[in-house]
Amino acid sequence: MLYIVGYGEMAKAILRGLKNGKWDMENVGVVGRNEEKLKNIEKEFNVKTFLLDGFDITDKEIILAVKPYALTEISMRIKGVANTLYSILAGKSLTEIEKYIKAKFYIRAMPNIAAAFSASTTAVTGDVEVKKRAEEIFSYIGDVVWVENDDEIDMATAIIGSGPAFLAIIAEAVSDGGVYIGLKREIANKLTKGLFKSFSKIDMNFSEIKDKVMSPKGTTAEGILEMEDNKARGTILKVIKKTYEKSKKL
Ligand SMILES: NC(=O)C1=CN([C@@H]2O[C@H](COP(=O)(O)OP(=O)(O)OC[C@H]3O[C@@H](n4cnc5c(N)ncnc54)[C@H](O)[C@@H]3O)[C@@H](O)[C@H]2O)C=CC1
Ligand SMILES: O=C(O)[C@@H]1CCC=N1
Repeated sequence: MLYIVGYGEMAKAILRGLKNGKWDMENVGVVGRNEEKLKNIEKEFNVKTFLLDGFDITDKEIILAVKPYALTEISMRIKGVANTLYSILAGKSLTEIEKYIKAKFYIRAMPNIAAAFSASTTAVTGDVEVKKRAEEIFSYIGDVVWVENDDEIDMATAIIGSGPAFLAIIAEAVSDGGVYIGLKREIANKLTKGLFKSFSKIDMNFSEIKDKVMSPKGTTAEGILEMEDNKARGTILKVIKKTYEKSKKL
């Protein structure tokens, strides 16, 4: 059995990913505070559910998917020593997690919301004894990248965890731009979605892509001048820096 503590956005995205990947959902348990919410999860995903109060984690594999600030409360409501604790909490280091929840092995992972479509890229670190098992579990929700340490998970959070929200804002702005110059919204949205799909398939370095698209005296060069004039590159760089710094304050 694999247990997930929490039934929020990320927990549900992981459940969807596991289901897509044909994980045996009867061997998944969801643990939470609210009986009604647990009943809904049970119906939606065909999993077993358990109330958090007094839940015994002994020898179990647990994915912790609650709010980072809930760590203290969780530690007071559960009992026992888990086999492996997989934490997806932003900003909570392995050392900190170890203080609150007892387990033989610890893994810290940073997936993203694309887990729901088995398309997350998940950064993972922790005890090498369970590296293979961690890679196996998180491969159900997409690709897995093993990183060196906790700090790299915080850095990955800025790109992988939060990244979909940043790209959503950029995508929305691109589509708005299309509407501004005269496209129907439906077409602008379709083209923008298509752009992201096309981009994900181009197997080249980022600078190579830019060089191949930017023709002398062309349309792209005009757009790039506007981006550079408005410090788009520096702004995005600072977005990543600020997001990383915030994870250190959670
Ligand atoms: N939303 C995202 O895209 C990503 C989120 N994460 C991490 O996943 C975790 C969950 O985030 P979301 O699903 O977005 O949040 P959410 O707000 O959708 O869900 C939070 C869950 O935590 C539970 N919870 C909150 N306080 C609690 C407490 N005191 N005791 C017990 N349970 C409590 C809630 O009942 C809920 O099930 C966070 O630690 C976040 O940093 C990581 C990667 C991506
Ligand atoms: O915004 C947050 O704090 C979480 C962590 C990464 C994505 N969502």
